[in-house]
Amino acid sequence: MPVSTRSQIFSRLEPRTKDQQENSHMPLRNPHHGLKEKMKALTLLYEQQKQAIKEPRFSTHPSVDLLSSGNTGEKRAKESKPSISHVMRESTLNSSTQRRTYIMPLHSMTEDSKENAVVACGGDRIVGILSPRKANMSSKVARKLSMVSEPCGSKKVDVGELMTTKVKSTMENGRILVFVRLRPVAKKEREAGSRCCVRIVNKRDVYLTEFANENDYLRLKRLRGRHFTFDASFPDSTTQQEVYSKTTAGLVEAVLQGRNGSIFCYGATGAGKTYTMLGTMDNPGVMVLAIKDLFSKIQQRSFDENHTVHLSYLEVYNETVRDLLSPGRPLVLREDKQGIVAAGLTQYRAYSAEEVMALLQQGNLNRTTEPTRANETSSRSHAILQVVVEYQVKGASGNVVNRVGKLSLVDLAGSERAIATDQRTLRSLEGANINRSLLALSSCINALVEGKKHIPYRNSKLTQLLKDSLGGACNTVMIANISPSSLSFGETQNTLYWADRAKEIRTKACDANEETQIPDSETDQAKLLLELQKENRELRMQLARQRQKILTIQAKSIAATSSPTNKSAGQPNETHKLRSSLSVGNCFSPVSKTTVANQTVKELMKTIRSLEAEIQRMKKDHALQIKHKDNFIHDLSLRGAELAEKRGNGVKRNNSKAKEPPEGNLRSPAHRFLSPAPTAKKRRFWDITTANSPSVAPLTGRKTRSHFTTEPLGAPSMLLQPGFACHRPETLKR
Ligand SMILES: Nc1ncnc2c1ncn2[C@@H]1O[C@H](COP(=O)(O)OP(=O)(O)OP(=O)(O)O)[C@@H](O)[C@H]1O
Repeated sequence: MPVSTRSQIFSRLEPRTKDQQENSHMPLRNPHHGLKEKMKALTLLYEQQKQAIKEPRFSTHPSVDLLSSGNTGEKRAKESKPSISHVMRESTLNSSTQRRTYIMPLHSMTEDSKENAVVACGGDRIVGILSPRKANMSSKVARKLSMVSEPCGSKKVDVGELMTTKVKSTMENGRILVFVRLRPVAKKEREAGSRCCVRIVNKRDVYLTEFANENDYLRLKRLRGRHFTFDASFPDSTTQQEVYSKTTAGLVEAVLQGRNGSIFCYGATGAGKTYTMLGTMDNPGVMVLAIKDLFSKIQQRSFDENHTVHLSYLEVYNETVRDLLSPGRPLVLREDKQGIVAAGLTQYRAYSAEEVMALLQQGNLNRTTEPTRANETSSRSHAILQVVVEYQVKGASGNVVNRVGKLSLVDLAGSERAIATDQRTLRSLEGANINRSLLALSSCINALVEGKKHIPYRNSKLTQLLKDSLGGACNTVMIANISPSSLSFGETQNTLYWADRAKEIRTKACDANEETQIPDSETDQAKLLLELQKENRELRMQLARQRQKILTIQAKSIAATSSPTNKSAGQPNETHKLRSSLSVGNCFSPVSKTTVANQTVKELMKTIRSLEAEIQRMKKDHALQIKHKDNFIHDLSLRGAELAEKRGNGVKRNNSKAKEPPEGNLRSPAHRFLSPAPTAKKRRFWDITTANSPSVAPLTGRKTRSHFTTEPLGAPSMLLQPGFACHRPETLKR
């Protein structure tokens, strides 16, 4: 018995319509006919849904387009602005050739499943998430920027124009401006079969796609997306001039207004940092363009053409600072009132942009670059070019204003994995140091974002040098360089993560003359109030510390002035005066008090020394005089004895008359004492022997020849004269 199908049964049971009766001659309907209709209806529904997807609220993740369509993807993505509240789905039936992508609302999934779950739905799977948590964490400003982007279908806004106003306002807010630059795919990467994993939309949004690892069978078809928003993002076709005018031109303007500006490139090795900063001869980079712009503007604005431009160029290599313009010994970093400075760094005065170019070229020749596996001309050091500008302008009221501004341009070494460069070589040591300093940089960024009190700038030389740029009074711009290659996905993700985080750093970029602006919103006002209170507290503490120091100095000076040494100086009145004036504390300022005390002490010491010297001199003089007198007495007694002897022998007197000494010789001791008037011969002898005379030597040179001649009692004793002993009578010799 033939088994009737359901449709046959259906046709038998249901009453036929007129049409059906007319067509009753037709054979029975295909048993699959109903299914086909249903399929048709479903296709229709699907088409409708497809139409709905084309509307702006529902769009595809631009990164998915990358898989199949290289350059056309951006255009398509431009047309369709992705909504962050939807999750993509993609047909993976034959992913290599055929792909359908559509969106399902995000709220239908749990938070975990958004990132991890692979939801089977017919033949389709969820392959990517349009709004990763990171995107939600982006700063308020970033969100504001996203909100101002033109709604689809509305009048197109010029991004450049929008940027200029945004950049200006952001700089005024003191937030770090963060830009992203994508470099073209390198030949090597193409040959290695890498795919493009970055898509830039609206010159601001960056979409990053993670491709599954070919060997990871569990997640073979799985893709993940990341979305970031920056102040501007530059696709690979962007020119150097475009990058300069959107990132650095504003900074140069700020420097000419008398502020400090800083720009640094951050990214993985080979991502295009040096290309952006230095560029090539045909395509000069930001450094070169900024210098040219600076010189041309300064010449236009300078009041008296008496402007100065000073330049320094240094590198941080393996945690040592080196001067690139005059290489030599490593430099030491010191902190002074101007901030962190490299002691002994050459400051060149440049007169033209061409001169700066030449200096830059010379400096770059001295910079440490080595070929690595990732980059043939890899910079192994962080390079910092600093330009200090000083010029005068005429103010609105006709008065001349002096303006000083500093521009720092930093080309960082690339963050890298050891395997990406070389292992077990000097390169790995360099890499470790580069990574360490970049890690220190990320710690500082984290601390600044979290508003911590202590920012660990001292962890590396790089962060010490960037202290001003990150947390000081400075307008700062960061360019994150990324590679489009899927082989560098990890590095690119890392770079974008830190760039996203850096957006939240606020610097204290303001003029010294600028007054605190009162914000409009109550929350900001409350914040400002708290900040000011905190600052006030810190200032009070500083004041208390200073007072304490002054008191200590006062105590020390009092102790010094009342020491026994000073008392012996014999100036009690002055000491007393000083002490009383110090204790009163009204007469002098703290500084003058200590100065006066120190001066008095010094003077007293000086007096003591001179008095002591005088005493010594007098002692010696005394000793000499006593010696002379002794000699004279001795001589006198000898002569007395001689005379007595002569008187005793009266007969002999006349006979011995012929033996008396001749006229002019020492006739009597009294005569010699009162009138030493030595003979010319004698004078000549003393003249000659002054320097070597045994009687002069013990006087330690203090007595000169003139001293002897003018001193009446200082006449040389006859006992000291040579040959005197010969005249001594025999009786005395005994
Ligand atoms: N926007 C770009 N357009 C054309 N070529 C680029 C661009 N960016 C980078 N390149 C090229 O990519 C290569 C690597 O770039 P670069 O040396 O600037 O990388 P890097 O980030 O400075 O690397 P490292 O940190 O190792 O020094 C260079 O050959 C450079 O010419």
